[in-house]
Amino acid sequence: MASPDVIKKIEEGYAKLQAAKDCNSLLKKHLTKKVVDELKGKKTKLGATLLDVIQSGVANLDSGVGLYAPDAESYTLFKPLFDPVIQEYHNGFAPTAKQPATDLGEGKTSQLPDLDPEGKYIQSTRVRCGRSLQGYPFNPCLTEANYTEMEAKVKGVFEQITEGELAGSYYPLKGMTKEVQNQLIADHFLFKEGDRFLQAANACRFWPTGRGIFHNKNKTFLVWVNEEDHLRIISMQNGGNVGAVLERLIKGVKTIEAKVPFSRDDRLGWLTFCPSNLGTTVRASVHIKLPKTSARPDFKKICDELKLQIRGIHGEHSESAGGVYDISNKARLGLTEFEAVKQMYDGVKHLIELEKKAA
Ligand SMILES: Nc1ncnc2c1ncn2[C@@H]1O[C@H](COP(=O)(O)OP(=O)(O)OP(=O)(O)O)[C@@H](O)[C@H]1O
Repeated sequence: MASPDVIKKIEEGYAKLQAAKDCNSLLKKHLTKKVVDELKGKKTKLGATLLDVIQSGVANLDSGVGLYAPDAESYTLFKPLFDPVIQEYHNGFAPTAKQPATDLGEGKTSQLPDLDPEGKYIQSTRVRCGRSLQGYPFNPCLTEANYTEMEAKVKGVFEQITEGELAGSYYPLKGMTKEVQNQLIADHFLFKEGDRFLQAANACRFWPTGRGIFHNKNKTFLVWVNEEDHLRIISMQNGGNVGAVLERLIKGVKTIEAKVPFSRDDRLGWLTFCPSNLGTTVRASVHIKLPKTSARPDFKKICDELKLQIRGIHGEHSESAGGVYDISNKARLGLTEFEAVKQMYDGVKHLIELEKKAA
């Protein structure tokens, strides 16, 4: 059972969300009194409570989603809260729905030719996916020793990637100079530090222990270690050649997967810390300039209808700069990896057509 102190904090969190008129998070919408009463006393085997699930969204009233799973069991134990959030975020993925089998798009990348061969709109393309190492919970339940052990484990895997385009080096955050770290962040290669949403979710403990980045020489294949998820596997390059970016990601995922087992749930697919990333865990994005289309008052609506998400130039919770937007697939659950990338591909293709027509 959760302690009386934790239960009190959950009730206070609920009251705070209800009183916050400007809060539009999925957490606020789906954390009803009934759900609170049903779940406030529960605890997972690793000791996670509803407070661990909701605390980031309670601290950050401007959250879009607002909840995280401290461990895999939370998705089941706190189902009455997670299920409606998952359903609303992932295009209606029902509590009875099941994630399809993995299809990264092997042999199909030629269906994704360069979206912008003349280089007029797209600055760069990136496809990332998340993975959790089997046998470890997510950030709030990890010990300092877990972080060190996990880092050593994946470092060992990186050291075996010695040939071809993927070969590179691992750079732990511990010992990295601020100058190098800030440059990697500014160039869109490395995760930010001090993310208030993750901090409030208790995801940044023992920082920078166990955190780091692997990348190849050209910084086109990268792996983030122990930021939001255990691993974030990333492929990126300048221009709009989505097929080439996906091809490299497939190669990378398969190489790593062959050496280390990941947690997958029969219903929810690949497991991640944030419910918005479940399933494929794929976010395929372009950095794109669409001056005419993005100035339209209905730009967000157009993107919503195309199942696209708009972010700023420095990622989630950042603003656009110089008219450049980060446009990606929104849903990651209830479709295959290839379909998630294709959703971004088709949507961005349509946006470019609109831009051309407006010229
Ligand atoms: N198409 C792209 N080209 C270049 N950089 C990109 C592209 N898409 C995203 N990035 C960069 O990747 C970094 C991480 O972005 P962001 O945190 O929004 O996304 P994410 O890695 O998908 O994770 P999350 O959704 O958990 O935040 C940022 O620096 C962002 O600018």
